[in-house]
Amino acid sequence: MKLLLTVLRQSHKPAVVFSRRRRSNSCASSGLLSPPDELIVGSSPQLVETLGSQVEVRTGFITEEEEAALLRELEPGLKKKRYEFDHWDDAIHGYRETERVTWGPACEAILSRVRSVAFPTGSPLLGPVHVLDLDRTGYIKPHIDSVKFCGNTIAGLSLLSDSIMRLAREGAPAEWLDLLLSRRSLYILRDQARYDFTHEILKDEESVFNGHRVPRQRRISVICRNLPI
Ligand SMILES: O=C(O)CCC(=O)C(=O)O
Ligand SMILES: [Fe+2]
Ligand SMILES: [Mn+2]
Repeated sequence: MKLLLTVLRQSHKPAVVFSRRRRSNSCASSGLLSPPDELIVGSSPQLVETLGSQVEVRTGFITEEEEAALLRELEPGLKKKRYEFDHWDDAIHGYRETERVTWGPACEAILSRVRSVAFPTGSPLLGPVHVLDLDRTGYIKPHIDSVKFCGNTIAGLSLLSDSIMRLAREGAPAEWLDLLLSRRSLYILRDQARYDFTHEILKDEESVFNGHRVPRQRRISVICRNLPI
């Protein structure tokens, strides 16, 4: 399982030091974007506009009770594992992870809601749901999920913490988008946003969204993917 999860990611070294990036011309004024403007900012209004249709952030997608139900089901298994910090070449630092195929009824209902909003009906899905537990000091480096194992859509629930997901165009990281992933939100990356842009989860020290500090706590993500066609 570990091996499979490792090949799901193709790690890329960050091409720039993000804190040195100019971040002044952020935010789009268009009311046509699918995510509310304040959840997504980018290096240019054009990029926010063009990529906006392929990136969704739905705040409050699950309730506190649903978050608690997911945690009750996931915590016992996660607690048996140790966070991994020491592999310098991993895409993820300070994490433990698992996969789950069968869920109790409450969680299954949540996941079927995720699937129904994220994937077209009939799209073949990756059976196991991926669960990633990031320590408070953990973070995910820029990478693109394996095109061999995953299809055009990635949908993830964020539990326990707010965080910032940064997308950067592969080979041209001056073109970037930041997504504010609030606790209990759902994000969806599709098509270009999934294939042509790296994604990452910022570490606590760098977790600033549009000038606002977003403290990073321990964060668990529950990620559904479809299969390549
Ligand atoms: O934690 C997340 O929401 C994203 C995880 C991720 O990028 C991955 O496992 O490939
Ligand atoms: Fe990923
Ligand atoms: Mn490793």
